[in-house]
Amino acid sequence: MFRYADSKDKLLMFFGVLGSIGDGLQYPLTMYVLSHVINEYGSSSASVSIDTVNKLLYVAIAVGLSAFVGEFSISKSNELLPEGLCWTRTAERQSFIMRMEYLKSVLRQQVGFFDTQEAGSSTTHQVVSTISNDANSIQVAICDKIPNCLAYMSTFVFCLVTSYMLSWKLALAALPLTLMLIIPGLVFGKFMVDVIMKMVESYGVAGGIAEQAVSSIRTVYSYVAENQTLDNFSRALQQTMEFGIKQGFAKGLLMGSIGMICVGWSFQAWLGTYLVTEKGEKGGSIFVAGINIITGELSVLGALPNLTSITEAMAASTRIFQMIDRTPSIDSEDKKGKALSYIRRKIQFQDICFNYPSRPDTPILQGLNLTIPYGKTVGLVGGSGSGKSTVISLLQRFYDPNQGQILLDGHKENRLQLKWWRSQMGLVNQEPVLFATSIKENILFGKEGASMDDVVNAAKDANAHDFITKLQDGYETQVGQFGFQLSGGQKQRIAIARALIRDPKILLLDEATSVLDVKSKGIVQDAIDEASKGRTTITIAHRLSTIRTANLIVVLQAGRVIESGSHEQLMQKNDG
Ligand SMILES: Nc1ncnc2c1ncn2[C@@H]1O[C@H](COP(=O)(O)OP(=O)(O)OP(=O)(O)O)[C@@H](O)[C@H]1O
Repeated sequence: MFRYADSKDKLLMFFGVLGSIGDGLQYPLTMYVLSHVINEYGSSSASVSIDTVNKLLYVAIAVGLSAFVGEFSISKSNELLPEGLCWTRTAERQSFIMRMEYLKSVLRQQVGFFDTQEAGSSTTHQVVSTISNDANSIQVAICDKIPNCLAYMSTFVFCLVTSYMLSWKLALAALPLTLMLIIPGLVFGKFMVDVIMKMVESYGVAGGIAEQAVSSIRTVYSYVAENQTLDNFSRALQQTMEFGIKQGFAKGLLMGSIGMICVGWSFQAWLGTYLVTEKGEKGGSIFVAGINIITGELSVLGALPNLTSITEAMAASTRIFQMIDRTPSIDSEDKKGKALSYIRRKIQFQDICFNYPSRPDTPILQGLNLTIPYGKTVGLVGGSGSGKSTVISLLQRFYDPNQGQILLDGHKENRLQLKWWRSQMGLVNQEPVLFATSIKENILFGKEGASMDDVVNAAKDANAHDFITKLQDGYETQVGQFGFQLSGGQKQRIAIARALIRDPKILLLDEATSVLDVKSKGIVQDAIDEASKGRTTITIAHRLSTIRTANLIVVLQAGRVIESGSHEQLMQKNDG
């Protein structure tokens, strides 16, 4: 859990630990002083002298000061560091780095990782829940639960020590009863922790269902699937309820076991009376030793809920570190590969065989051979499921082929620096996804740090500038979640502008106009034709007519090239 604690955090935690121990020490120490006060006042011999009162006063002041020192420590830079501030500060620092490292690791995973999530779980929900809930439980554990737990444990230890100092006979005799209280507490507490962990997991499934429904709310409404969604949600919650009942049962046993305190108290009262009357022990010492034994026992029980939260936080940190330590087989952060200074020759797919990691038994590409000449437009056509989009996914290195190789200017794709390679490409999908921000930010997503002039030029090249300037807020117009506030054609043109702003050497168009009406299709197609000039372009279409102007058309069937040539050549062949 403390993997990201640097030397400053270690120093903060050191002072925090001192403060927490000091916190826990206050009560037993005060009671210890009180035992002397009671002994003095209860003494039958004489009246209490002013010297005795002064002595007790000094001890009380010393206890107060030690508590102060425990809670406030002086750091190297002479700042006064209250215990709470130490823990809060280090908790913020450590959880901040953890959140950052977690998201960084999620963003560097290969696409296949997101395909192979367990059934019923949503990756989006898992990531959001880990960043908010898991990281938060770690932060709360460090800033609150660990100091509390330390303070309780310190109270427990010092209560036992002082009670032994005051009357070792009473403390020793009470030991079996103390164990009878603590052991069931720990057992039921552990059971509760396990149940809580399972509850958290099953809440995750329910959360995933809610997240998917809300993010696809239009589909839910149009299929009148509200009840179906609620049923699924309720089924997922059902399991949580069962865990809740088990948790209640464990809690009941835990609370019930606290009844042992009454037994202990009665026993101590009987034994204490005997020790005072028969063995000459002092009343104040016996009274305070008894109270400290009970307080020590209660402190262990008080520490339990904190221990539960700490265990939860440890489980959360295991989940977070599992992701952080996950090295993807296709690593976008890997800087080892080559970044070529220019691309001027062909892209080759040589004997590619591929299946998706989530479906290892279903071959998708089966010995695909394809050559894409530099600066030309190549159209991929074929029936649904023939593997056209898969070719683009492999080119972007979302996946690696199982056999064969992809070459760029003779260099193997998997030897190229991944970020450089992907930055050479601009992709426009059938249904482009825009982010819930302004049009300007969406276009800028294509090239970090580009100027407003670049944004406007890209929008002009994509035939989008005119419609954007007619909107009330122009480039600052918010597009809504996934771009819902724009029409299909408008979204598509912004997606083209986003691809063009990075001036890609390779343009990838995956049925970019297939969902548009005739008028929008014309406008978007003009933008695409203009954008394709001088670039290697791979365009996917269902029908030959859509890619009439392509220099080369390749027909795919069941993951293989079955025909290729110009539009005329293919038309002639088909006629023949
Ligand atoms: N992420 C994935 N995980 C598992 N299988 C997938 C995945 N993506 C696609 N497939 C499967 O791979 C096959 C080829 O899909 P692909 O999207 O490449 O076809 P396509 O020719 O582009 O089809 P369409 O024209 O319908 O878009 C299909 O059978 C599809 O079910």
